[in-house]
Amino acid sequence: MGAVPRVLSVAGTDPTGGAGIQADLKSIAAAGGYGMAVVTALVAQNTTGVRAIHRPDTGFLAGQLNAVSDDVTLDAVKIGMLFDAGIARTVRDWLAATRPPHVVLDPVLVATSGDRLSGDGLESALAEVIPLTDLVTPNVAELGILLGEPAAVSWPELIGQATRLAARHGVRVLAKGGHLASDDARDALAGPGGEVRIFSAPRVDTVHTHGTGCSLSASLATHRARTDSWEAAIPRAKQWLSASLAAGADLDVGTGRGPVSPLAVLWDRGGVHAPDPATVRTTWWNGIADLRARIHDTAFVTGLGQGTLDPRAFAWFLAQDLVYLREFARVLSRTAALAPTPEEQVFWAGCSRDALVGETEVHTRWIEPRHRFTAAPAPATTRYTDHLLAVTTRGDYATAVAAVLPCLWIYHDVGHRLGLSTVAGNPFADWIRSYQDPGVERMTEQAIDIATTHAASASDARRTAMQAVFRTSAEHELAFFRAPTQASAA
Ligand SMILES: Nc1ncnc2c1ncn2[C@@H]1O[C@H](COP(=O)(O)OP(=O)(O)OP(=O)(O)O)[C@@H](O)[C@H]1O
Ligand SMILES: Cc1ncc(COP(=O)(O)O)c(N)n1
Repeated sequence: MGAVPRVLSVAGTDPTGGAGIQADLKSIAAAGGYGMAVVTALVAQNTTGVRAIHRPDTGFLAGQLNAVSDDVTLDAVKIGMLFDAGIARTVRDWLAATRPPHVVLDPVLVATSGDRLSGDGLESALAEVIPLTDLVTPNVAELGILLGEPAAVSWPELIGQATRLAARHGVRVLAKGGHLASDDARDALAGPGGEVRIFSAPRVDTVHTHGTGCSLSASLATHRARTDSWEAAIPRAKQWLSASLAAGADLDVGTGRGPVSPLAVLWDRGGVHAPDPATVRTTWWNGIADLRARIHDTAFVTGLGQGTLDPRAFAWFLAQDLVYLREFARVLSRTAALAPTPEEQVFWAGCSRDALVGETEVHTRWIEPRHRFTAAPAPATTRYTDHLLAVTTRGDYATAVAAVLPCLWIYHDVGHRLGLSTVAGNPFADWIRSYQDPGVERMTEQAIDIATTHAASASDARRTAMQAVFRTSAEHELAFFRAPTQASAA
């Protein structure tokens, strides 16, 4: 076999793309295989049910099968809907003549919608196909029908039936437990010698399961060609299926039981759904709406706006702010050192300078020089600066940028909101005005632009990490705004 397994699906169609060969081709691709498809029957169906089935003659089916196997070396085969005895026997004869490796049979009898997908004599003809396959994947109902027994209603019954079918035909049987009550998505693999192994994956709470069985069997065939055992292939296929079921919620296909999303895992990895910077901006800002509301409601911020803040709390805040700004300037210098471009390096270095020079100048109007930078850092100050130093020490520019952003953005926002509501004669008016400085606004906008541009082009995992760090910094902002009034009340 080459690097990419060549996997053939022999199955019926689903024009809405959720089941049958359409699902199989996507599932084979998602598992890293090259998919091919031979159509057994054309099904007029959608997510709500089956309307009609057109059965091409079996001579043409044999023609399709031979066209593939005469030309292409097959690494695995998945067999789905065989519809009736004539089709099943044509496939049986082709299997007997070509003996492809790793054949998975999904004995499709009924669709998720409850509609029958089998015609005359299929059940008995399937018994002739099964011995030519390696793995059969019946659901609870199909397993019962294949054995001529009532469907299992418990795990011990299902395992017993899987073991009996495996022994009867000398194949492996993966009895799918999707329709049995359990907290996980559990299937039982029974070998012809009576050995049983249980495989579990996360169960997804969803109604959108159209094509689950088809997708699993196609994925299994592909993974089997890429690994050395069914035991290795099954967990891979099941993990992927759980993720694809979960991602099915993002699809809006049909009004019935919608399809799983076989390629969602690849879209995530390839950044297909990466947001643009504007979307990141809105998402991050909305993601701290609760914290921003609490900041605006702190006794410190409302007291500043109304001019009623205890001057001792304000003095305490200024002293802590200076201590904070000195550390913040160090953090910004480290961020500058990590910047990938000279422009961004200069920007953060400028921010660092501003934090110490510009801001300190504002503070000097309120604090005598000998009291500047002398306060012992309060716990909220230390916790905030420790967090920022820790993030920048990791050496990752994108998370460093996300961590420093709330300080600029929230302060600017607080100043802006206070400016709108400040009462005449407010003793803190000068201070509030300093936050509405156009230079501060420009700097904030540029920092937002840098952070959201990096986030937009980052992987999902990295973007999530950036947002988490951004929120943690915003939590420290809240604690910092709460501290002055807590300290002066104590
Ligand atoms: N809600 C779920 N979350 C995760 N995995 C599931 C869920 N439901 C079923 N599965 C898994 O999907 C595969 C198909 O199982 P199921 O028993 O539903 O087969 P099926 O009846 O052939 O499929 P379908 O429901 O599409 O007709 C099994 O591996 C099963 O464990
Ligand atoms: C052509 C075809 N094959 C199989 C199924 C079963 O689908 P499901 O996986 O939802 O049971 C289907 N609906 N259509």
